[in-house]
Amino acid sequence: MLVLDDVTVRYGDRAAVDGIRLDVADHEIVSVLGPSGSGKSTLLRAVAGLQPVAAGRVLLGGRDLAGVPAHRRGLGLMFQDQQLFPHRDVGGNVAFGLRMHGVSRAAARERVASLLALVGLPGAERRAVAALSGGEQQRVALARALAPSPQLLMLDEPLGQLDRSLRERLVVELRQLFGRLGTTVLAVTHDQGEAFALADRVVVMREGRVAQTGTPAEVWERPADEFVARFLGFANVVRATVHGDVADTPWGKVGVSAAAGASGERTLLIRPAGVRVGPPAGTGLGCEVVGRTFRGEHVVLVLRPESGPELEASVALREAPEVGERVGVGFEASEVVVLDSAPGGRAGGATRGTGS
Ligand SMILES: Nc1ncnc2c1ncn2[C@@H]1O[C@H](COP(=O)(O)OP(=O)(O)OP(=O)(O)O)[C@@H](O)[C@H]1O
Repeated sequence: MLVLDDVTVRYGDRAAVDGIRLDVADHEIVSVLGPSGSGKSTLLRAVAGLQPVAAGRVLLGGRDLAGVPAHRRGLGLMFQDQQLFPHRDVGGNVAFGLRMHGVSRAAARERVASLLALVGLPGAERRAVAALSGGEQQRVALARALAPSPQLLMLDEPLGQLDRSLRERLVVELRQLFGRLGTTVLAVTHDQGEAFALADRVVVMREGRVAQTGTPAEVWERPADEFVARFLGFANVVRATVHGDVADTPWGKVGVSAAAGASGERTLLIRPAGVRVGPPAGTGLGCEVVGRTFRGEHVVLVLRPESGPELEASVALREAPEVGERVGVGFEASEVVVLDSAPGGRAGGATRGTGS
């Protein structure tokens, strides 16, 4: 459906998007994820025709979009800077694009009614935009973007302004809605939870390039490199020397699976669930608990070892020690991931430990 072929976008002589290749299949939901300034919005704006492409091609349904103006690209846009029209009511906002496309008044009325029902606001046509909650406004904006049945729907931080609980609910609804409609979606967000919940596939960007692409499970299970692992919020990432099924780390020897080709100087990720916390005696790594954050069913501990950098551990609430306590720490090899040898290395090239 959408093909980005080596697309570069520049501001002055700086490339904000730097030779990106990306395919989005029909009916696929792709989330572009990355830190602030990594080029996500620029990428979307280039596809939309709002930012000129300096090199490469953007193809939609096989058609090269070079020279095609934004309003003729067959795209539905829901961008942060495109507010609802405050002087129009809800129905007027949703009908806007339809009237522009020459749809008759009666047909537009019918379509608006069905779209409002679809986004969970049946009968809201006459309501004033100013009298809607933030979540309701987002739904209206979505209905407006969907109204002309775009080939591709593009969302830029679609739920950015909303509070967490509403976002979590809406993202599930959106995914179901797009599935039902068979909508092809390219969405941009800096919120990994939102991207992972919405998408069939995520693309992690770093400084205008693709750091990794894969299904949410693939990227979560096997971050391509240190950058992606840290961006996903993993703290226990260190350089280590791997020999067969053991790695020498700043925290001592850690078991890994004897993954083929993994030996040598590597970057290791130890998931917080793989840091076992027990009594201070015994063979474990002696640590002091210096942080303790309540996360619902589990607690995230920050542990200061006798040597090496601080560690994060995820433990069950009822087993969580208090700040200031001393503990002994062991590692679960099944939660140890050997990343590519250097940050910025081959995307998707991590291998995962097995057994303990
Ligand atoms: N109009 C502009 N003129 C010059 N530089 C720009 C312009 N817009 C963006 N940039 C720069 O291009 C880079 C990418 O910006 P972009 O907005 O695409 O990032 P982003 O990943 O969407 O960030 P955010 O999550 O903060 O929206 C940044 O370094 C930014 O400063």
